[in-house]
Amino acid sequence: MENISVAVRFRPPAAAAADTSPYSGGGVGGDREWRVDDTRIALLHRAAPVPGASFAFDHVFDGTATNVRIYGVLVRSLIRAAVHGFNGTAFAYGQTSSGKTFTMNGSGDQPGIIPLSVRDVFDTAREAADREFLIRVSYMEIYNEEINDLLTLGSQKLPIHESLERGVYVAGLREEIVNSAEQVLELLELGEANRHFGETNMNVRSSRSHTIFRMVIESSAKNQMDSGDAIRVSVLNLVDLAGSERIAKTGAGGVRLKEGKHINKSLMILGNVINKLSESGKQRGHIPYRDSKLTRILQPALGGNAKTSIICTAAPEEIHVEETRGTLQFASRAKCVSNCAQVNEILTDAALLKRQNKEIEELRKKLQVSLVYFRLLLKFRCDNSELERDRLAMELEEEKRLRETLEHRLAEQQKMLDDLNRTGISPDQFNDSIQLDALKTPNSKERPNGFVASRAHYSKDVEFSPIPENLGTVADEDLWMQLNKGCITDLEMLEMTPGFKCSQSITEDKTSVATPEEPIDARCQKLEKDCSSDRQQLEESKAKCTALENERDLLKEDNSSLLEELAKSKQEAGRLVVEKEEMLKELDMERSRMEELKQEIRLFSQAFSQRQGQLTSLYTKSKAIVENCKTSSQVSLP
Ligand SMILES: Nc1ncnc2c1ncn2[C@@H]1O[C@H](COP(=O)(O)OP(=O)(O)OP(=O)(O)O)[C@@H](O)[C@H]1O
Repeated sequence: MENISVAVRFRPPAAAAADTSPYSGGGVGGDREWRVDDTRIALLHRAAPVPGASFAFDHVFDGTATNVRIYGVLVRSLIRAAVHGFNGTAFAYGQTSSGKTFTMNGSGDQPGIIPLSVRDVFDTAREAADREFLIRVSYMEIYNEEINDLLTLGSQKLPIHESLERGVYVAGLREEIVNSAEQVLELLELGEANRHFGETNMNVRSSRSHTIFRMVIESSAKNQMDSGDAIRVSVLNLVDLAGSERIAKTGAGGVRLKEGKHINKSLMILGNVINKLSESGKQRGHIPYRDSKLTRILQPALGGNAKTSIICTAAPEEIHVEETRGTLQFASRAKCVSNCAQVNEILTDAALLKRQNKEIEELRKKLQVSLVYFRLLLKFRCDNSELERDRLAMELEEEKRLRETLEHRLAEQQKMLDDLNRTGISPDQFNDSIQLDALKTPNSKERPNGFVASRAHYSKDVEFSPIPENLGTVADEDLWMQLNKGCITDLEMLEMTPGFKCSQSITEDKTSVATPEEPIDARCQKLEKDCSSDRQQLEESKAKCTALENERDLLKEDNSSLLEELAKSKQEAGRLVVEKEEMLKELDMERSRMEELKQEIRLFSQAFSQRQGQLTSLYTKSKAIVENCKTSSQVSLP
C-alpha cells in the first residue's frame, strides 16, 4: 500500500491582480494572502494566521516553480514505474484558471507534464535494452458527461464497458501504436485541435472538458532464454481536468453554463470519492465511482492498482481565497488515500510453460539433494548395521564359547557327581564327618599314592562285601579291611585302582567344590548347586544367543528394506529426468512458435505504423487545407 502523492502549485498572480496588490511567496491582494514555503501553506489576515487555514504537504510550489521541476519531483518516478509494468496516473486539479492545462500541457517554451512524460517513456524504454515494447496511445475527453475520441473526428458519445479481462474500458476508442515521442506529440496536437475550449470571464481559453491522455505500455523480454517471460501491460493516464467554477465569477450562460454545471458535478463526485477513500475502513462504506464517467474511468487510480500523483493548482489572488481553500482541503484528503500498485503481468502459454519448467527444475534439484542425503543416510545406516552385525556375531561367538565351556564344566561336574554316587556312601549313613573319617586309614593323607581296592562284580553281595552301596566302587585297602570285619576276602580278587584324586578344576574352585576334607554330602550339595547355577547360566546364555540372533535377523531385514528404498528412489529420479527432457522438448517447440508469432507481430506493427504515419500526415495536411480554405473564404466574403 502506498499513499497518493499530492503537491500544491500556486500559479504566478494574474497580471491585473499583481498590478493592484503586493505578491509574496504565492499569496496576493487585499488583507488576506497565502504564505507559502516548501511544505506548508497558511492563510494570513493582515499578517496574522487565520485559524483552521494552515496546510502541510510533501511538496508545495510557488509561482516560480517550473514544469520541469514539478515533473522531476512528482511524476518522473511514476513514469519509470509505468514503463516497468505499474499502472500510473497523474492529474491536475484546481479551480478554473489556476494553471491545470499549463501544468499538464505546458506552453511553447515550457513543456508540461504530458510532453515530458511522453519523452521519458520512450527514453526509459530505450534504456531497458533487454525488453521489447509495444506502446499504444489514445486521447479522449469527457464533455458534458459524454466521452469523445479526440483522435477521431466524429467519434463521440462512446460507451463505457466493463469486462473481467479488460476491467473498465471505453468501447470504440481509437488506439494508435506509436514508435517515437514525436509521433505521440503529433497525435497530441491533433487531439488538442479537437478538444473543447471556451472563453469565460476567468480564462480566455478555458477547458470545458476533462481530458484523459492514455498510454498503454506492453513489454516482454527480448532475450531468447527469457522469451517465456510474462508480458507486462501497464496503463498510464495523464489527466487535465476542467476547473471548478463559480457561475457568478465566470459569467457563464447558455452553453458555458451547461458545461459549468457538468464540470462542477463531476468534480463534486470526484471530491466525494476522495472523501470516502480518505476515511478509515469501517466508516468508508460505498465508494460512488459509478456516479460519474470521470471517476469510473479513473477508478484504478483512486484507491486501486496504480501509482497516482495529483498536482493541485491554486490561484494566489485574494479574490480566489475560498476556492483555493477548497482545493487545499481536497489535496489534504487526497494525500490520505492509499493505493495498492503491482506489476501487471499477463502469462502467455510459453510463460506458463517456462514457470512450470522452472518449478520442475527446482523440485528436481531439491529431489537430487534429498537423494544424496538419503543415500548418505542409507550408507551410514548400512555401515552401522554391518558393524552391529559383526559385533553381534562376535558376541554370539563368545556366548557359544562360554556355553561350550559351561557344558564342559557341567559334564565334568556331572561326572564327578556320578563318581561320588558310585562310591555308595549315603549321606544318611555318614552324616557325621568324624564317622566317615574313622573309616579312612589314619595316615591315608600321608599316603596319597596308596592303592585302593575296587569291588569286583561279586562285591554287591552283602555277605562278603559289606561296603555300603552308597560308598560307590572305590575304597582303599584299610577301609576294605575294616568294613569286611575279618571276613575272608580274596585280596587277589581286588582290582587295583589309582588313588582318589580331586580334579584340579574342582579343587581349585573353592567356592563351588568342596575340598577333599569336606564331608562328601556337602561336596555333593555344593556340586549340585554349582551345577544348577551353571545350568541357569547356560539357559541365560542360550536366551541371550537367541535374542542376538533375532536382532541380527531384524538388522538384515532393515538392511534389505533400505536397499529396496534406494532402488525405488533411483527409479523415481530416472522417471523425473525423462519427464524433464519431455518438458524441455515442449518448451523448445513453444519458443520457436513464439518467435514466429513475434516476427509476425513486428512485421504487422511496422506496416501498421507506416500506414498510420501516412494517414496522420494526410489528415494534418487536409486539415490545414480546410483551415486555409476557411480563412480564404472569410477573407473573400466581405
Ligand atoms: N505556473 C504558471 N506560470 C505561468 N503562467 C501560468 C502558470 N499557470 C497558469 N498560467 C497561465 O494562467 C492562465 C490560466 O491557466 P490554465 O489555462 O492552465 O488554467 P486552467 O486551470 O487549465 O483553467 P481551466 O480550468 O479554465 O481550463 C493561462 O494563461 C496560463 O498560461
